[in-house]
Parts: sequence; C-alpha cells; structure tokens
Amino acid sequence: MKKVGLVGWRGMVGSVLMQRMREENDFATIEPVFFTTSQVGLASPEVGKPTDTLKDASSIEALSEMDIIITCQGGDYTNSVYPALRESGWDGYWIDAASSLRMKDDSIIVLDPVNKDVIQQGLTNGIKTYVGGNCTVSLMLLALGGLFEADLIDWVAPQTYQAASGAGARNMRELISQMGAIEASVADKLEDPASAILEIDQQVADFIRSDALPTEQFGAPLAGSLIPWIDVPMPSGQSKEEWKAQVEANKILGTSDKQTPIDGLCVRIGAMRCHSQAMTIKLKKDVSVEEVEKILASHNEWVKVIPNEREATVSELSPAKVTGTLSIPVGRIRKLAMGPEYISAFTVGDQLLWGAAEPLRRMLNILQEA
Ligand SMILES: NC(=O)C1=CN([C@@H]2O[C@H](COP(=O)(O)OP(=O)(O)OC[C@H]3O[C@@H](n4cnc5c(N)ncnc54)[C@H](OP(=O)(O)O)[C@@H]3O)[C@@H](O)[C@H]2O)C=CC1
Ligand SMILES: N[C@@H](CC(=O)OP(=O)(O)O)C(=O)O
Repeated sequence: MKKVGLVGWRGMVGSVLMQRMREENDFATIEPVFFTTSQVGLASPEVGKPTDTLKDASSIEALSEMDIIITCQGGDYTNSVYPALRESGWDGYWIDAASSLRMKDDSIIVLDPVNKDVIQQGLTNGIKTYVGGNCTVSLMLLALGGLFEADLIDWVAPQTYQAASGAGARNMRELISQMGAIEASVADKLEDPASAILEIDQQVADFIRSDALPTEQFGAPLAGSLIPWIDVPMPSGQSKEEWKAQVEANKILGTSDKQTPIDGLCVRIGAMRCHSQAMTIKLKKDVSVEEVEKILASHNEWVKVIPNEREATVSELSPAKVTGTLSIPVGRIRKLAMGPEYISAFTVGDQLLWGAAEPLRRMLNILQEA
C-alpha cells in the first residue's frame, strides 16, 4: 500500500476531501499519514484503520517518507515546503489544492473527466506534480466539456456569481452574520403587516451602509449587495480570478496552438458554497440548440442539461438545489440575438466538491491505478 501524507485535512477544502474519501472508502487502499502545522502529536482523525499521531507538516524528513502527498493547506504552505522537499531529492507525487504551482511547466492541472488524456500523458512523461484547478474554471469545463471536446467553441465570456466559501470559512460565517444583522435591524417593522415597505427599505439601506454591519472579512457588504471584484488586480485590468479563466482552462484542455479566449467578470454574491456562471458562447459554426444539448449531456456523468423552461430552471438551476452535491446542471441554453453562432448557458456547481476536493481525490485514485 502506498504511504499517503494528508496535509490540510481539517480545513474547509480538506474536510470536504475527507468526507468524500470516507464515502468512497478510499482509505481502505492507502496507508494514510496525517500532518498538521499546529497540532503535532495529537490524534489523527478516525478513518476506519489504525493511524499514527499527527506529524509535523514542516518536517521535510517526515514528508520525504511519503509516496504521495495530498495538500489542502494553502498556497503559503506550498510555497514554503514544496521547493525544499523537491530540493531534498523527494521524488514522490504531490497533489495540491492551492494555486501556487498550477501554471508551472512541470505541473498538470487535474480535472480528469475533461483531461484524463493530459493526465495520462503527464504520468507517462514522469510529471510528479498535480494541482486542482480554480473552482470557476473546473466547474465551467465540466459544464461545457462536450462543446470543448467537439472543438465547437470559438470563445466564452463567463460572468460569475461566486459563493462566500471561495473566500474561506470565516467569510461564510460573516455572510450569515450580515444576513442576521440586517433582519434584526428591521424585525419590529417586519412583524407589523401595516408598516411601509419604503421605510423598511430605507432602514435596511442605512444599516447596510453603517459600521454596525460586520464586514471585517469581505471589507464590504455582501448580504443585500454584491462585490464585483475577486482576488488581486492584474496589469490587464482583470482581477486575478478573471485572469485564471483563460490560462487555466487552456492548460487543462492541453491547448497546444491558439488559446481559446475565455474572459468575463467575476462577482462575489451571497450564496454559501455554489458558484454560478452565465456564459455567452461563440460557436465555430451554427449548431442547433438540440444538438448543443445532446453534446453537453453526453460528455460526463455529472453534467445535467436543464431544459430552457421556467419551472425546470427555477427548481433545478440554483445554488440552493445543487449545494452539497456533485451535480453540474447547465441550462438557459438558447440562441442569442447576435447571430446563429451565439448561445447562452447558465451553470451551477458546488465549489468545494468539483470546485476543489473531488479532482484531488480522483487524482489520488488515478495514481493508485497507475
Ligand atoms: N476555499 C476554497 O474555496 C478553495 C480553496 N482552495 C485552496 O485550498 C487551500 C485551503 O483552503 P481552505 O480549506 O479554505 O483553508 P482553511 O483556512 O479552512 O484551512 C487551512 C488550515 O488552517 C488550519 N486551521 C487553523 N484553525 C483551524 C480551525 N479552527 N479549523 C480548521 N482548520 C484550522 C488547518 O491547518 P492545521 O491543522 O495545520 O492547523 C487547516 O488545514 C487554499 O490554498 C485555497 O487556495 C482551492 C480551491 C477552492
Ligand atoms: N478564488 C476562489 C477560490 C479559490 O480558492 O480559488 P483558487 O483555488 O484559484 O485560489 C473564490 O474566491 O471563489
């Protein structure tokens, strides 16, 4: 059995990874060794087999004993430990959730329902570093995988609606606190059916803009509002989240010649852990909506085409419906007024499952089979 070191297993992404590994009985076929940056010597989590106490995640010596290391600890950890570990001569497989190593020449971004061929080629070529993609990118590619595979996409403009979880656990808490505080600020008026709605609205607006709203994590109101900027600025005028779409998607797809343009605005909204994206797609030729739906639906077992009808859309295509599942619904597929090659689509996906943990879990299994 391969020795698999798990780092970052108690964080938000790590906890979802642990949950999926337990559900799929992945611990049965590995020898798990748990690491920590803060709790060395404490008991490891229960995984149905005996394990040692928690090891020091900064110990190159302890990490070097692993055949595979899977980390959800974060970019700072990767930046500090990975170079030293490789320089020490460690030649094992490194599987990572953080973005630090994604665009390196000697790494592969993993999303096997879309790029199993790229992963297999990487393994054949001796690549030892496999990184999960940005959540919006992975979720978009799972939804549009069929059209990319059929080489039908000229360009995509995704406009995102990203959940609080993408910013971290404390941000999820703050979103709920903001919601609760807003409700509390007008609770008496809400109880009175005779109170004037414009008065409630004014009071809510004043409260949202006041220092009483907790905004320490987001730096701005999110509940009852939105934030049209995610991550740091790039020289292009894009936010870094927007910049990732094209570079990561093309790397995942293994585009060798002309990059497919993928660019749009990324917006944080008050959903908990599902990212949504409204996409304008320019096809390379006129393809009927029925054909597009067929191509999308047949690409992988998680994508689900939702007919462009009101009831089905409202019930199936929302963060509330998708959260906590591996389902990738895609709907609102219709021709746009710009011309027969232009179509719209809307997709939703859980950014902690397919957006973060699941591609890593599956990469571990691919290594088991290799
Ligand atoms: N959040 C997201 O949506 C996504 C995140 N990623 C990447 O995954 C990495 C980790 O993100 P995320 O899971 O959000 O990070 P978290 O902040 O939830 O967890 C990171 C680490 O914080 C430590 N920690 C300290 N206090 C606690 C506590 N009370 N509960 C749990 N853990 C605690 C743990 O390390 P220790 O046990 O060593 O103390 C844990 O592994 C980042 O690089 C991020 O970029 C990738 C895709 C999506
Ligand atoms: N930036 C993403 C989450 C994330 O962690 O992305 P990345 O793995 O590319 O750093 C969001 O805020 O929704």
